[in-house]
Amino acid sequence: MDDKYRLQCLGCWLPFDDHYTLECPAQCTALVRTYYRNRQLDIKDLPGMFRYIDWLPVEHSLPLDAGPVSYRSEAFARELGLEHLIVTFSGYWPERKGNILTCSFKELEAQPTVLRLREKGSGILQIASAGNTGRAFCQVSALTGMPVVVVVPAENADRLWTTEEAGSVCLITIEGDYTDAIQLGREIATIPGITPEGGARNVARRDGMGTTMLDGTLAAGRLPDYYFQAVGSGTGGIAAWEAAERLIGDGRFGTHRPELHLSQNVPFIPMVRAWEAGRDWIRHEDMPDARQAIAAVSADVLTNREPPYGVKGGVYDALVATRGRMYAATNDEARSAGALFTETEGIDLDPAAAVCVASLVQAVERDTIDTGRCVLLNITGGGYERVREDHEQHRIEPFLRLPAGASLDDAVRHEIAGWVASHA
Ligand SMILES: Cc1ncc(COP(=O)(O)O)c(C=O)c1O
Repeated sequence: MDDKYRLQCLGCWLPFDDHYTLECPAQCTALVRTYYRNRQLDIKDLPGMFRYIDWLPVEHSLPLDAGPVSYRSEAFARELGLEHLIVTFSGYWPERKGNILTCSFKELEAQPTVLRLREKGSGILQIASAGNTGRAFCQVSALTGMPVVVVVPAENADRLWTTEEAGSVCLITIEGDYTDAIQLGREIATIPGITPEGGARNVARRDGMGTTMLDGTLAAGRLPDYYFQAVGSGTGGIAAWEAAERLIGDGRFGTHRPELHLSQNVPFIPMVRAWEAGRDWIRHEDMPDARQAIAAVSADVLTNREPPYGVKGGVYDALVATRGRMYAATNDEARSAGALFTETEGIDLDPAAAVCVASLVQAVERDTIDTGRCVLLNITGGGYERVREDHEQHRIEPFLRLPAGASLDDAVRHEIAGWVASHA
């Protein structure tokens, strides 16, 4: 392999070059994975997440000092009786050098995705989001000038802010939930000049999120035995599995695959139900009264109705390969576990991260893990209160507000196409 990396389909194993390719050229439905020439990870003297550029599908870095930070927990670990707990934190926490100003690990997806498109693709990126992903892409747009089209549920529009003025964001809101935003986003991506970001099919997104596993492993000095994360699409879980495979291939961090312990927020728990039933597909019955269930959770970023669960190389395969587990945490459990974390460690959490902490509490209470072994707790978001003290927040105003069930009529298409033309 002469290039830094190649892509390979996990269904038919066809290898191919990257042209911001999201799907197997042979039309397989399986996920495509990155295979890097450097099998040993060489940490580079670059800011933020780009210290892991060896295993990111980009040639260049961005001058942004925003990446995951990891440390060995003492106070919270003591509360739970855990001997070796590594916290990997993606958010704002200056005392621990956490400098992701949009406060979630979604910025780890956004940075390499924007770069990968610039290097290997063309067009203007389109992203659908429940809020956190959109905010992360708006921030990277504000810092790089790369234009983005972001679709979010109308009631989450206030989550779209940046710490620098963003002049190149086309924000579209729709009355509905996250999956409605994803569906509208798919239609918008058919407008010429717009490139879909790709979700779990985007290797930059997965390898970017995988830096949490790299960072946590380096802090532990070895691959952890257990990896805990809250999931909506599960892309971060897939990414953690893939990063662990690379670390095993590296040869310096052990040969044991960390078990994936993934969590969702009751009552919206489709992947928990499918997994517990031993199925590699999600049925309609796994998400009864989906809209009410989604409205009832405290962590609505975990409410994807179409996660890449059964696809080859997806969440189900990741759970099987790692002998993983799924957990369901109620709002109350998340609130009290999150409060305990904040009290002992000293930082506020995203509600999704609180769900993850609750799953770790459950694991200890139910003896599903050995408390003497090494746990990586992926705190995927936090520091919202801290960042407000230190940084200005600029709200993004919607370019278009669409009603429930809206699809793209000619007038709306025309307006978006006009925006694209003026920002291409
Ligand atoms: C803070 C936070 N944690 C976890 C997740 C779940 O990530 P995924 O949808 O990739 O599973 C999200 C999704 O937006 C998030 O914002």
